[in-house]
This record gives sequence, structure tokens and C-alpha cells, in this order.
Amino acid sequence: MTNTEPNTLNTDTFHTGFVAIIGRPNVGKSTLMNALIGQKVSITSKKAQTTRHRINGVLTQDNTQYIFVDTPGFQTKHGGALNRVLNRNVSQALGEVDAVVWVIEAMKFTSQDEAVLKILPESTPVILVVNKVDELERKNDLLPFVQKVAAKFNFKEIIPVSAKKGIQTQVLLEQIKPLLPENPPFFDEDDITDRPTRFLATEIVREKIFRLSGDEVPYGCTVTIELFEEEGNLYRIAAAIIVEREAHKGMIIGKDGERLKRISSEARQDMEKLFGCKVFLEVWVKVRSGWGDSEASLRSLGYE
Ligand SMILES: Nc1nc2c(ncn2[C@@H]2O[C@H](COP(=O)(O)OP(=O)(O)OP(=O)(O)O)[C@@H](O)[C@H]2O)c(=O)[nH]1
Repeated sequence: MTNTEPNTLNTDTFHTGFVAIIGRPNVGKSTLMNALIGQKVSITSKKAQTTRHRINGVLTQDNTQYIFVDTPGFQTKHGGALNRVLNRNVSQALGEVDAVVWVIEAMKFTSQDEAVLKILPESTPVILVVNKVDELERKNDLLPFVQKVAAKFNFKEIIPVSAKKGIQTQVLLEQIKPLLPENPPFFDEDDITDRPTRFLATEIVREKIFRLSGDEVPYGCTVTIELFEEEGNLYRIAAAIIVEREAHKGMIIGKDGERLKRISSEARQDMEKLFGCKVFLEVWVKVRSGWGDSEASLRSLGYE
């Protein structure tokens, strides 16, 4: 294929892909993400276990777009069958991204790290990041530590970094780059705050539905943003919760509309915290019978 138009973005050679940053608590995942993106990115409630992936940040550099996601729901604390099932789901979700970055701390390998090791995907390349190298007292200790961990899995690359000091973070990006598939950019370069903001808004509403509806949450329920306007320091957002059946509507609305009110009010508070501005949020419930089967409906909801 030839590109006859000079000076236009040649999307043939553009690479865009999803990168999951995982690791036990406190290893420095958020710090690393912020160092890679080069700006502070707020993250929605850590309680959310409602999606397989949540977009944390997007970086567009040269001809590459990195979409960093995390995979909520990973459990290292307790054993048990439920956690095994949850973690199996996490493992499957990790199989769906293009690259996994597993963060550990230099000189510290705990039982929680062992638990993460067990869910590393076989089919997705995994880069091991050994973080906090700035804290090393004796640099010579690092190599034997890294060799020990390296023997545990077939890592694509192993990169010692300091997320805090920004040491080797560009090297990490260079190593991720060839792992991302040829794709046009999914986000506009200067759109990092806008479309993901809309997306995050739907995720926040979804999280509230899941959290406040418990086991009753209707199968196939989804959220779309019907209006998203910025007016100075105010976001005017209208979100529709779409359910498959009339009977499902009641589950979301609750007795005397109480549940929908709470969904709406808690979602608004989270949005204000996350977006750092006032939010005027309207939420309603719509029935779209059989939407899950209809291609046009799926497209209108942003699924291709
Ligand atoms: N010295 C040093 N400290 C770091 C580095 N990266 C992160 N930290 C510190 O480690 C602590 C945890 O960092 P976070 O980025 O919150 O870790 P996390 O993995 O996102 O933690 P969770 O949100 O609990 O999963 C913070 O106090 C960071 O400042 C590093 O490269 N060097």
C-alpha cells in the first residue's frame, strides 16, 4: 500500500496497544504510571471490580500510542476458591492486553509477589520491572536478586527502574513499543483528558450500580453518556443506564427511587473528585430490549 499524500500521518506504521501494569500493593505502580505519562493521572475508586480493564492513562509518543490499563479484582490477601475464580478471570483479562508490565520492588520478593507470579499470562509478553533501585544500598546485590526472579518465568525483558526518580522509564517505553500491534491511534493526541473522561464517567456510574445493587444487578446492564458538556468549571453530564427488560428497571431504581438517587449522588461525588470540577449529573434508566443482540445498538454504545 502506498501513501500518496505527503505530510499526513501515516497510520500504516502507527502502533497502538494496551499495556497492563500489575503488581502487589505498594510496589510503585501508580508512581510508575505517572512517570511514564509525565503527568498526574487520577485513578477512580480502587474498589471497582466491575470491569476487566480500566484505562488509567494514554501516552502518545512518536508513532506509538500506549494505553495503560489496570485489571481490578486481583486478590493476593486470602486463599480460597472464590479468589481462585476471581484470579482466573484476572489471568484471562491479562491475556487480552498486548503487554503486561509486572512491577516488583528491588530486593523484596514477598508471598504476594508469588501470588502475582501465578496469574501471569502465558500468551502475552511480560516485562519485569524491578522498581525502587534508587533505594539500593549495595548496587551489587541487584544482579543476584534479579537472576533469582528471572528464573521463575519466561520474561520478555527485565528492566530495573526508579519510578520516583524517572530512571530508565524511557527505556521501558522503548521495550514496550515493539510489543504493540499496528493500529491507528485510538485516542487523539491532545484528547487525553476528553474521551477518557467520558469513558471514566461511564465506569464510575457502572461501579456504583454494581456496588449498590449487589447480587441483584441485572445482567447485561450498560451505561452510555448521552450528554457531556464543559461549561467553565462545570461538567454537565447525562448518563443513561440501559437495561434489557422493563423488570430490570425497578432493580436499578429501587424502592421510591432511592437506589437510583444514591447511584447518581455517589457517582457525582466521585466524578467531582476525579475531574477536579463541579459536576451536574443526570442519570436515568432506559429499556433497550435485546440490545445485546443488535449490532447497530452495540455500535451506538461504542462496541465495534
Ligand atoms: N524510593 C522509591 N520509592 C518509590 C518508587 N516508586 C514508588 N515509590 C514509593 O512507594 C510507595 C507506593 O507507591 P505507589 O505508586 O502508590 O504504589 P502502588 O503499587 O500504586 O500501590 P497500590 O495503589 O497500593 O497498589 C509510595 O510511597 C511511593 O512514593 C521509587 O522508584 N523509589
